[in-house]
Amino acid sequence: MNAPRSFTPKTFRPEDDGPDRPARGLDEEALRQQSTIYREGMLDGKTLLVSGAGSGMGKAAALLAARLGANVAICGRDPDKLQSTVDLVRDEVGTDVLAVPTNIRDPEAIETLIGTVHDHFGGLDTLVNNAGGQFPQDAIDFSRKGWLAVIDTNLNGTWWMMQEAAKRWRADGKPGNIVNIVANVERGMPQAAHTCAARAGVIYLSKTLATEWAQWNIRVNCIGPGVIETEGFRMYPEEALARFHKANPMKMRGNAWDVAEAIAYLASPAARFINGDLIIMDGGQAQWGVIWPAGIPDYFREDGAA
Ligand SMILES: CCCCCCCCCCC/C=C/C(=O)SCCNC(=O)CCNC(=O)[C@H](O)C(C)(C)COP(=O)(O)OP(=O)(O)OC[C@H]1O[C@@H](n2cnc3c(N)ncnc32)[C@H](O)[C@@H]1OP(=O)(O)O
Ligand SMILES: NC(=O)C1=CN([C@@H]2O[C@H](COP(=O)(O)OP(=O)(O)OC[C@H]3O[C@@H](n4cnc5c(N)ncnc54)[C@H](OP(=O)(O)O)[C@@H]3O)[C@@H](O)[C@H]2O)C=CC1
Repeated sequence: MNAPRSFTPKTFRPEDDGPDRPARGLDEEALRQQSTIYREGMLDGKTLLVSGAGSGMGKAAALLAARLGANVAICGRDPDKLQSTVDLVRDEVGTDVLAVPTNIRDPEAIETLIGTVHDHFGGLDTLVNNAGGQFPQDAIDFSRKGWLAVIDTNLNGTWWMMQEAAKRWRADGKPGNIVNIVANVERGMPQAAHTCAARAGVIYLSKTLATEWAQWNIRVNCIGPGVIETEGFRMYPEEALARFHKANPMKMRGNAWDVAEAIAYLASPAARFINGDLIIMDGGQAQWGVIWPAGIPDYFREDGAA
């Protein structure tokens, strides 16, 4: 039997690459410049709740929904990040976003959140479960706390949000719409096993609920982004970021606006017959490449290192 090969990558903390890393993702100026194919007023009278909307895709989705006429509520843990979205929308669109700082791992806080949105806007039309994240690491080195943090955020947190929203829709006899932001996990993703487990859970939870909850006119769909350049890239080493786009045959990164437009579509009447589906938005990554977000282990290097 071959001797075990040495694996170089271990653990990466965002501070390991120093304090002067370039900013990633669309900044506020870039967000303001984005155009949309959708017509003005497309989401008039609709209310959206977007989690994780203090940065990245959630912030872009909140801005686009507000531009299209929706009432927008947002949540996330960091009140300052949420405030930046509130300020951006007020400045750009002229409307007030309802920000409710909430940790989605806390089901009681979610009960309060959903109640607050209903009280404030008189209902909720679309719940966008975007809050989430993970860190890159070889699975064999996951600490128990790290594993639990990723599962609790991405699987449990998303579930508490779905269940609470659906309870209100059922009680009120109102239709509902859920959009879960997951990831493209169908081939697995080395060094992201925790999030693959959680996201696969959300995808199949969503497919199941799409059937169970159809009797109450609640639709449930997922969007699986590939490499989307956002503030969240700070979780990955510069060495890996330089390779990320090579994991799809288009050799490019998507941006937060790409995902925001897919969310707006699923929130619109045009998507009324889409239920239980997963929209993959990854430039073809699923058919092509592997990322190794914590660095390529020697065993898999093509330069003959092992
Ligand atoms: C989605 C699939 C892609 C997976 C990656 C593959 C790369 C694909 C290409 C790019 C795709 C990018 C996908 C993205 O999702 S971009 C980023 C989205 N945003 C984020 O991920 C940021 C949010 N992440 C987090 O907040 C944390 O990672 C976490 C989810 C764990 C939140 O936990 P918590 O708030 O509790 O945070 P803590 O810092 O207290 O950590 C808790 C314990 O978790 C362990 N941990 C945390 N960070 C690391 C690390 N860098 N390496 C190893 N272990 C880590 C650790 O045990 C923490 O506890 P201690 O600090 O007490 O030890
Ligand atoms: N960027 C990419 O390439 C990909 C991203 N994704 C997923 O898409 C979603 C958006 O990511 P992206 O915009 O890139 O990254 P960001 O890190 O910018 O956004 C994630 C947001 O989630 C919020 N969040 C994290 N944990 C919690 C929690 N426990 N409770 C409430 N809010 C929380 C964060 O806010 P705060 O810290 O204030 O709570 C943050 O604003 C995430 O689920 C991400 O994992 C999936 C595939 C690819």
